[in-house]
Amino acid sequence: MPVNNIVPVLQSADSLISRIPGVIFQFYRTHCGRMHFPYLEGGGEALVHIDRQQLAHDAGQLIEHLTGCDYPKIMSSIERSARWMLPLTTRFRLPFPKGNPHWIAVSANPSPLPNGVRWDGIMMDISDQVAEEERLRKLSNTDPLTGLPNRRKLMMHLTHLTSLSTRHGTPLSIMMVDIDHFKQLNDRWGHLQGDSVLEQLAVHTQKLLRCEDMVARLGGEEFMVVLPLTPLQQCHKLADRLRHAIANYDFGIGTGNVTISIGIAEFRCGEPLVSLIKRADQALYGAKEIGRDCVCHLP
Ligand SMILES: Nc1nc2c(ncn2[C@@H]2O[C@H](COP(=O)(O)OP(=O)(O)OP(=O)(O)O)[C@@H](O)[C@H]2O)c(=O)[nH]1
Repeated sequence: MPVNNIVPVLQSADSLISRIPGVIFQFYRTHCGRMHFPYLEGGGEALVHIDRQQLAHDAGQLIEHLTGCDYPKIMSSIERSARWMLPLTTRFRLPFPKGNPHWIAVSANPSPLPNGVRWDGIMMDISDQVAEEERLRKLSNTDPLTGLPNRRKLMMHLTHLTSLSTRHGTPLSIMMVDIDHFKQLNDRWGHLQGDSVLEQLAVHTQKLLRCEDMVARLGGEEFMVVLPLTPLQQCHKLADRLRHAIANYDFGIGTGNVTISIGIAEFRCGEPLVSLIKRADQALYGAKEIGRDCVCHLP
């Protein structure tokens, strides 16, 4: 109903619904598992391509063809909502004829019916929001200068790996890597050249490793390398190779002007993460003490 004479107001709910950037729906699932959308109306780009007539008759096929793990995820959300009469809140990727799938958010309230459950709800295309979340997640996990994982990401990764190692008894080693006399390097060649050394060191170190290994920047001129399924002896060999490679690499200031010291440690089944890091840190301190450009581990 018009509220004033200046703003044109849509005359009916139907014309309003066709213009909203999403769909409102009723979804019905019988006790024997048949699923369909008796009502599905609205707009929005991603949902333009769905076959509404087909969904009115049978929604099972569309749900079964969802990408990756979305099918089991959405089915368990439906199951949980039906069993406990809780709101259905989930998101899934809807295949799109051109380009990447679109992310769709679903929010619906269940009502019990004699032969099944009916949900009344909305679906919205949230692809832009998901892309923004992904961008922010990357940003919060990445060191901006080198593009390497930062300390935050490293700690999450290490927590996961140490729990796997404890559970399966598999080896895991780490290297604490520190550039020698980096302050002098900055003073002599300038801060920008110092930055460039950090960037090149990141690239070079990654090239020497397997894809399941991780190099992270802890801050300043300090890095950590994480080597899953690697015992200390193998880690030592790799650390030596890395140390040699860096000492013989020309970072744009002549070879031999950048060297690194490395402290290594192997995870002891069940020990706290901090104690593993502390041992590698103490070993690095030892490497600095005995003259730098070397690899050390605690006895
Ligand atoms: N160019 C550049 N320098 C940095 C960055 N972060 C930290 N630094 C510098 O790295 C230097 C680290 O100096 P120190 O901690 O004294 O260590 P060092 O000179 O490498 O000496 P040792 O570790 O004992 O061999 C400091 O001068 C910091 O200003 C960065 O992102 N870029």
